Amino acid sequence: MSPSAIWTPTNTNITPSARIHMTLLTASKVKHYFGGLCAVSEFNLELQAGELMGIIGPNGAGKTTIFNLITGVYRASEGSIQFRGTELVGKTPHQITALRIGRTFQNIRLFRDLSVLDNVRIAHYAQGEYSPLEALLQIGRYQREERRIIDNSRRLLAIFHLEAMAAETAKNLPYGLQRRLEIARALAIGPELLLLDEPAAGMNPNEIDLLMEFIQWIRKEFHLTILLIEHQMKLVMGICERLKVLDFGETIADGTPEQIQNNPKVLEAYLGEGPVG
Ligand SMILES: Nc1ncnc2c1ncn2[C@@H]1O[C@H](COP(=O)(O)OP(=O)(O)OP(=O)(O)O)[C@@H](O)[C@H]1O
Repeated sequence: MSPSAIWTPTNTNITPSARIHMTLLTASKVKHYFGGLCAVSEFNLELQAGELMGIIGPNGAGKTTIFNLITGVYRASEGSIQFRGTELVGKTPHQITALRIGRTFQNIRLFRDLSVLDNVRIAHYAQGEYSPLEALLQIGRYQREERRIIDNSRRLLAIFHLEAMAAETAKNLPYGLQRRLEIARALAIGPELLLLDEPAAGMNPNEIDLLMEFIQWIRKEFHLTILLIEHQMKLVMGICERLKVLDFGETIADGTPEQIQNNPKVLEAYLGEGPVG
């Protein structure tokens, strides 16, 4: 399958989302320790609805830890993280998913032995709106909800060009398609905020170009606010409106891609890892 078939969405009839100036996610003075190690120090963030922001920094800078703090995998040692004014610190990952915060992982996490369709279907259950009794008896809201979930799963697979592989076992998909399936799973919950952890990992330059288009497309089509972590500077500088740069848990810079590229602190942090941009 050609790279364009991998990432080009089927429906290109895009209605641009209205830009509402509303703060969706805030982080205030967030700190996180692993034992004696301060992995994140005084992290602050204000993400506006509709924004596409990147978090960059050398290996071990604290980027994935921030995603894990937002999504409740870890509980912040100090500080506050709010989504639409709701405090996230102390909530479980399940509760945070139900608030419509979706994510992908640096190392792809799929139900490897389940089918492609079931992987997307299962991702919907964070929103389950029927009682255990209804599920047991398979009546009422359960049946309606199951129908909706299957229809929505098939719609997502069609958008992502995965419908022909719906019955295939997830682990048998090529790497690029597994990454695509992971994003489809994250979108199954109908997220307002999507966190993408190194979406371009393992991709060649051609695939990265298509991924950049794809991220911009899903942002508009699904009215998303996106926060992404990425080492691929082409992608980061090409599509992010604003960047935060971390080094050893500290935020060392915050600004537009142009400002970041010319920031001496950033260049210093990346010395030995090649130039930024
Ligand atoms: N569960 C953990 N237990 C102990 N230390 C951890 C844990 N997770 C992360 N760390 C440490 O916290 C620091 C930040 O790690 P983190 O994974 O957030 O960095 P990163 O910026 O995402 O790195 P990379 O770009 O390599 O993925 C590192 O020093 C890492 O070794």
